[in-house]
Amino acid sequence: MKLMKQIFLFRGIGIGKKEKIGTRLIVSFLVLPFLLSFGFLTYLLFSKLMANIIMFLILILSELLISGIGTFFLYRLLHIKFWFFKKLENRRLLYRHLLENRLFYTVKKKDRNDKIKFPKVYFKQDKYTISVSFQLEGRQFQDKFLNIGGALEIMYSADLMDRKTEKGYITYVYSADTILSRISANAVRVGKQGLKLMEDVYWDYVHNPHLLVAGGTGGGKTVLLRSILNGLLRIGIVEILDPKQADFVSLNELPVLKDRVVYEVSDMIEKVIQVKENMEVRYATMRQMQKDKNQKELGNFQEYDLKPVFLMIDEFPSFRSMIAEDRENFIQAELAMSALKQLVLKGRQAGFFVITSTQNVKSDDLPSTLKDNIMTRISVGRLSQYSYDVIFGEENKNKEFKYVEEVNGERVFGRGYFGVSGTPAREFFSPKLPSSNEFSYYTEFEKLERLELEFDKQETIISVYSAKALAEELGVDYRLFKKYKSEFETAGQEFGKTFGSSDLILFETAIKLKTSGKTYQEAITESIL
Ligand SMILES: Nc1ncnc2c1ncn2[C@@H]1O[C@H](COP(=O)(O)OP(=O)(O)OP(=O)(O)O)[C@@H](O)[C@H]1O
Repeated sequence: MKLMKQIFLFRGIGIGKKEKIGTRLIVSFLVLPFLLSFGFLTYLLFSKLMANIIMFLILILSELLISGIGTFFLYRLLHIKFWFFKKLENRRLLYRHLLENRLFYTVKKKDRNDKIKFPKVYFKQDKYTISVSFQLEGRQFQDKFLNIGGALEIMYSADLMDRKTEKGYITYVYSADTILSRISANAVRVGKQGLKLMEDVYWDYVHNPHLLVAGGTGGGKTVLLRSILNGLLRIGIVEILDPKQADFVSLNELPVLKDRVVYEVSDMIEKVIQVKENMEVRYATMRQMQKDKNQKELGNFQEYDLKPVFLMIDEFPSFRSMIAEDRENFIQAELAMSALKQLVLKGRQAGFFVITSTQNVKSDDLPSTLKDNIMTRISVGRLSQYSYDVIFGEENKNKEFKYVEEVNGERVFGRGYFGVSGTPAREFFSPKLPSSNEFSYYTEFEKLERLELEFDKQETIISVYSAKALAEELGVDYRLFKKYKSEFETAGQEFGKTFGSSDLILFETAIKLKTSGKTYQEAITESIL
């Protein structure tokens, strides 16, 4: 089957001279009814008109003018309203681009005019995307085709979502009419592919863990975070830090979030540390389950039917500066920042995820551990170029991020970009908030059942190890333990002053892999949770 797919890979329909013929045919069809009816009218009035030549000329000119305007109107209408015509128009634009940029071969003909031959360029358009594939295979236009993505992005006023090179072709994928795949804030749910945010956009938190939401003032960040809550509260436990005491405090009244929204410095610090400790207990529980099930490798939280836990921090820079300024809690604040980093580094397998939001990003707003390990990023509203650079990274450095206020003549809110680290960012529309008499987050959340962790923190003893105790537990020499630790640190891991179950599992897996014949580096990379 796979082989058949490779053999009959459908890249789209080739671009060629037929595009020009297609446009001519459409125009001819549209103009024909005008010409026929006016021709008939002129025929009926012919004898009278011959008596007044001026009237005759005025009539002919008016008929031509009306035919021209009418055809133009119908042509535009068809292209705006009907997908088939939109597709034809997009094909024609591509054909014109190739022609005007001389991206074709000239075939010399004896005694006749030279002929034009187009390179292999395929076009495919479906509901939300346009894909254009160009043949490379070392041919004349290879270098040009490798860099044509930006020009097409402008030509189609669409967003480049993906750029794939495979089997001698480069394919650019653009989002088209992205707004059509917008969903309602009331339809945000978690399914197999993750948290659905648009018809074809999911936050797949298991594979692309942690989420950063950035939005300029009034850009729609709060609405988006609340829509995200609407999906996540149904399947997991959400803890919220609202340092500005702005948009989430009122939700603390609801059963589903009772005592789960905090804003005082000491409470926020305590909450982060508590969530990290819960992650440690979860790892210890999972390790036990693994043993009970006689499994060779530790699975992820879903395999043990455990619920995901989300720590949402609204306005991360405010949280960070508030805890840093609080002299009384200095040590605890350090512990909280370290706990947060541990959550981001090790939370995925245990089902612990961090969601942070920020306005425009300034140079030292996000510690690099967070920046590098938060895999999914979303922007809404207007952001500075610097913010786009930080949020969407190297991969998108040549992308033109636009601020769009209106789509199809209507004011839009919550428009921005969605990206997974290391891939091109794509246009995004935050789930649309229905009118206030149809929907309110508060009433929606009021109906939700409160979900709990699988253990009661009061009764669970968490294991805390010193470095020496951990080495002993692992059954390795202390010096060897330090060697592993430094290898982990080189790979970007961070450790607190003491170690927990997550660290125990991390080292245990690495040691097992190393003993099975892998190199240190392989063992370390494969064991990172
Ligand atoms: N997805 C959306 N659908 C419909 N309207 C929206 C959407 N997002 C934002 N809006 C509109 O924009 C307004 C501002 O949005 P929101 O409060 O989320 O902005 P914000 O980025 O959180 O602003 P601030 O940072 O100033 O709090 C909302 O009150 C709403 O009217």
